[in-house]
Amino acid sequence: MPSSSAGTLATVVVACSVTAAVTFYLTATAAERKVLAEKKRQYERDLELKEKTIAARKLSGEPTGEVIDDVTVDKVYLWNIEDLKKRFTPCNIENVMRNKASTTTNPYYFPSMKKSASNDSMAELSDGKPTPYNKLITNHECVLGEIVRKPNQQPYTHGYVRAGPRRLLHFDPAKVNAAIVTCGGLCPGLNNVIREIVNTLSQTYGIGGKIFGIQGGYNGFHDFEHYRPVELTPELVANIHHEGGTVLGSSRGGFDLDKILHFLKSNKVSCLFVIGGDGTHRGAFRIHEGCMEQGMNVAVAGIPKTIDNDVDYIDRSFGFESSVEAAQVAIRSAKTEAICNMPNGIGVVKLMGRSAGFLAGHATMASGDVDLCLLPEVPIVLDGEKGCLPHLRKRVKEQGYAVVVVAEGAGEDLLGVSAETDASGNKKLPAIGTHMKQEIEKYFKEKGDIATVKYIDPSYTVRSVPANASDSLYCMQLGQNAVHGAMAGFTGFSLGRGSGSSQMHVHLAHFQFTPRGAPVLQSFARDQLTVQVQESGPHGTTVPIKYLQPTTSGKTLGCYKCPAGGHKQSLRAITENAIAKATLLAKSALDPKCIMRYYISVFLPNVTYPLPTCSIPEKQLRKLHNQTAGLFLN
Ligand SMILES: Nc1ncnc2c1ncn2[C@@H]1O[C@H](COP(=O)(O)OP(=O)(O)O)[C@@H](O)[C@H]1O
Ligand SMILES: O=P(O)(O)OC[C@H]1O[C@](O)(COP(=O)(O)O)[C@@H](O)[C@@H]1O
Repeated sequence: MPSSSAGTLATVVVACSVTAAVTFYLTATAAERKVLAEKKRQYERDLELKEKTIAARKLSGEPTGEVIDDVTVDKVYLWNIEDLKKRFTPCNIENVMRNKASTTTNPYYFPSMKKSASNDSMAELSDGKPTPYNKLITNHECVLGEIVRKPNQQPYTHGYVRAGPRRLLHFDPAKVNAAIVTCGGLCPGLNNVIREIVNTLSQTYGIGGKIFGIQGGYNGFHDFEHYRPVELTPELVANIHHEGGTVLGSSRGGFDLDKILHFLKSNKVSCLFVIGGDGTHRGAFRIHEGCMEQGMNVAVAGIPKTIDNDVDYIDRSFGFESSVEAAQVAIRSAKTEAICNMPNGIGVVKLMGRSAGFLAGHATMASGDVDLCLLPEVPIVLDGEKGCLPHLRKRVKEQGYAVVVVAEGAGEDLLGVSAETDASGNKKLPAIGTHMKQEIEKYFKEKGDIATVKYIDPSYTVRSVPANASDSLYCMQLGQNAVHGAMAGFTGFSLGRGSGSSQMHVHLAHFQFTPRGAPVLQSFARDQLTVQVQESGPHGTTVPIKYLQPTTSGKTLGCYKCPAGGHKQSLRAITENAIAKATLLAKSALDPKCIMRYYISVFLPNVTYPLPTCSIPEKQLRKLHNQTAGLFLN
């Protein structure tokens, strides 16, 4: 800034301050000035004390910051991962990076150019010097599960085994054969994970055996007529990370445990890397169990893949962010179409998300352009006071157009659950996108208006894109850590990024019933909610009110005190009250463990708060929370 303008600015600032002080002096009462002066003195005393404390702590090596007495963590319960070392003899070779160089990575080389290097110089190149890791992880290092701590919360938390290289190896790298398979739907980053596993096995660990690329998902282990296993090398995978999809191909169905175990045995595979979603992980868990039953010394590692981001324990699955990004193009197009097509333009975008609305919800919030977002977790209310159609009409009246995002799994409550399934047993979804288009047009017509609705289904385009930079980095870490875990002898584990940016190992078994998005929410929202109020019990005793759904078994809605004489009427009132509370909980679909879902589920059903600008007063939020979670957590 030139000095003259700086001078002018300083003059203006001083002038304003003086004016403010004079105005305050003239308008404030003497009592107010006294209070303010005391506050200022107190603030200065506190500041001085704080500075002295910090200085003293620094001197004694104590951490700075305020000690909160009512937030404590005394115990950490570690989810153990099965360790092959306990069942089979480990090689216990010291783990160092072997740095085996790849011989060519330039995609523009002709094979003849490659050959021009002499054999000697190639050997020299690929003979890197082993170097130690700058950080090795011990098995008792962990990543804390519940990192958000509330005052007076139970003083324990779960911990997950921290991922990363271990000091001693279970498998002798010289003897390792490995296999990689990708199953289920596509997801950005699959190729990055494959590439990283291959590079880590070949270059960092310098394994002596082969890496089998199983083509076409689980089918590729046995259906050799259609899918032949390929041998993966760093040269082959050098440039695959720039492409979407999976070079190995994928499929649904085709899981045959005996044949898979036979393949692993006959090819002496000791590390199997399975990349896929919850279905794939269920399969991987069975392979792990099968190996243990048959005494096979095989490490089975899962890498969770899902653009739906519906894997429990893991903050974010790889590829999710890239898909959210890809969805922005469709939302922007929908907005342009809506603005330009008159009268009353409405752009409807359908996004993937079988039973979890994370993709639709995140894409909506990231875009800031969406007026209504419909998710699988929340039943759709079309008309009435809180209906989405009147809300949409209101938004169109206010701004001339509106944008709608609908997750493909939303609206089963409207259209019914399909009995059809795909080859993996996943149920097919009703056509909610086109249904919403028709409903919007019909509603506007009934109200004497015309709606110009443009329907956009970006469909597979959001999941077939290459991984963005952030996902690529994540895939790299996942691939490396899967190999570190397997080479150290862990088995039946999967990986993810938990609290913050730490990578963790999670036992495969946990994946069996805990996809994060739908199941819990869905069963709450869609099953007929029933609660059990026991009649028995002496007057005044506290009796829990239990949920009867299998998915919620063990959880109680709340408690009640047994009325005197077991009056039928009081019991009926308690039951009705309990059902009302349970339904409220079901509608709000509140899960205090997942803030995003909390946010989406609580806010979205109340469509008078369009998402991008939605705000709910703190007081109202607390009330909702108390009405629902408080009871649920009893
Ligand atoms: N319970 C299970 N046991 C064994 N394999 C399974 C199981 N559930 C699904 N699979 C297999 O896992 C693979 C991928 O499952 P799918 O549900 O299609 O995708 P995703 O893993 O992405 O959820 C399919 O080959 C399917 O047959
Ligand atoms: O048409 P496809 O290939 O069977 O896949 C559709 C499904 O795949 C997904 O992208 C991911 O599903 P999976 O996790 O089961 O692979 C879903 O969002 C979508 O419903």
